[in-house]
Amino acid sequence: MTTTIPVGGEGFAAYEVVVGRGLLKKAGARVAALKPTRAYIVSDETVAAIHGETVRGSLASAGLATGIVTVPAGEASKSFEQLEAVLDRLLAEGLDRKSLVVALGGGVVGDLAGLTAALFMRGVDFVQIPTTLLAQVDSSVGGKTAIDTPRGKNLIGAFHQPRLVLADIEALATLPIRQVRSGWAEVLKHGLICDAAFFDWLGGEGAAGAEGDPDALERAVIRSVEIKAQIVGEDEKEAGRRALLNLGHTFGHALEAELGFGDALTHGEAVALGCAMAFRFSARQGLCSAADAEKSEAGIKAAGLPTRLADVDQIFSAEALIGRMAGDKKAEGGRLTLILARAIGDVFTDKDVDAEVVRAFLIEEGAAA
Ligand SMILES: NC(=O)c1ccc[n+]([C@@H]2O[C@H](COP(=O)([O-])OP(=O)(O)OC[C@H]3O[C@@H](n4cnc5c(N)ncnc54)[C@H](O)[C@@H]3O)[C@@H](O)[C@H]2O)c1
Ligand SMILES: O=C(O)C(=O)C[C@@H](O)[C@H](O)[C@H](O)COP(=O)(O)O
Ligand SMILES: [Zn+2]
Repeated sequence: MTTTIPVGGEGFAAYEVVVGRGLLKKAGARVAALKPTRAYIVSDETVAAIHGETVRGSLASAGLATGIVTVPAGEASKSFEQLEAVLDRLLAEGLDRKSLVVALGGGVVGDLAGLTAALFMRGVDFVQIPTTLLAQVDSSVGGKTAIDTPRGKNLIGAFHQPRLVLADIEALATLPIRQVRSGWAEVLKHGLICDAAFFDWLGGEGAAGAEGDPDALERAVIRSVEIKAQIVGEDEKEAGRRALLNLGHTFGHALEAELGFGDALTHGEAVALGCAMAFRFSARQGLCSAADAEKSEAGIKAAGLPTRLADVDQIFSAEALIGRMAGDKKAEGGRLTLILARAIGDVFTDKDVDAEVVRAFLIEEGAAA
C-alpha cells in the first residue's frame, strides 16, 4: 500500500510524494511516465553501493537510458567542487534539456543533485528518491536546494521543485541508528512547529520510530510530509510562514558552521539542539512556559538526541555564534531572526531579536563569553 501526498501551490507545478514500501525497485515505471530523454542518477558512494543497482536496473527495465555519478558520502560534498564535478559529468555524458536527474540518497545528495538540476542548461527536471529518514520527512520535499561554503550553511542555492518524490520505507532498513535519530529530529521539529498531538505521539506510541521501527517510521514520514507540503504550498519561497520550518536552524546552522560541517554534529542533531535552545530562549523571554521548554527538551532527549551545548565536545564562542547567526539567510539588515515558541505546536518568527539578549543566553547555555 502506498500513500500519496500532493505538494502544490501558487507559482509551481504540483507533484506527488509517494510513501510506501518497495518503491526503489519500481521507480523506473514512475520516472518513465515523466517521459525524459535520459534519467541520470546522482548518489553518494555509500548509497550507490547499497541501492544504486536496484534503482539503475529499474530505470533500465522501464526503457530509460541511464547512468550514475557518485560523490563521497557526507556534508562536505555540498561544495562548489562536487557541484562542478557532477555538472561536468552530465555534460560529458551528453544529457540534454529533456534529461532528468534522479537524486538517490540523503539530504546531501538531494540538495546537491537538486541544485545541479536547477543549473544544468538553466534547469532540468529532477526526481527525489530519499534514502534517509531526514530526506524522506524533510529535504526531498519543498524544492530548497543548496551547497555550503566555509562562510555558512546552504548559502548558495536555488528553489527548484522536484517532479516526483519516492519515499521507500524499506530503504531505511540499512540506515545507521545515528542517522535514523537525526531524521527523527526534523520529525520532532514538525510537531513542535504546529502539531502538539503529533509531538505527544512521537514521544509515546510512536517512539519506536526513533529506534527504526518501520510502521512508526511510515506514520512519522506521512505526517511530516503532510505538514511540510501544507506550509510549502502556502509559501514556496519563504516570504513568510515557510520560515517556521527553520525552527532550531538559526542556532543549529551556526553550530554546524562553527564545527566546519564535520562529523561532531549531524544536521539533525544540530536541529535537535537548536530546537531545545529555541524553546529555552522563548521561556527565558517569557514567551512560552518553562513547562513547555522542559517538555520539548525531554522529548528530544528521549530520542537520543543532544539538547545542550555540553553534549557537544567543543567550546563555542558566543561572539562567533552570533556572527554566524547574523549571516543566516533569514537575517535582514544585520538583525537577528529567530523562530520562537508560544507553546509546543505554536511557533512564530521574530525578525528583530536583540543580539545582547542572545549573547547573555548563549553564555548561560555554556558558550564562552
Ligand atoms: N532542502 C531541504 O529542505 C533540507 C531539509 C533538511 C535538511 N537538508 C540538508 O540535508 C542534509 C542532511 O541530510 P541527511 O541527514 O540525509 O544526511 P546525508 O545525506 O549525509 O546522509 C547521512 C548518511 O547516511 C548514508 N545513507 C543514506 N541513505 C542510506 C541508507 N538507506 N542506508 C545506509 N546509509 C545511508 C549516507 O551515505 C550518509 O553517510 C544537510 O545538508 C541539510 O542541510 C535540506
Ligand atoms: O524547507 C524548509 O524551508 C526548511 O527550512 C527545512 C529545513 O529543515 C532545512 O534544513 C533547510 O535546508 C534549511 O533551509 P535554510 O533556508 O535555512 O538553508
Ligand atoms: Zn533542517
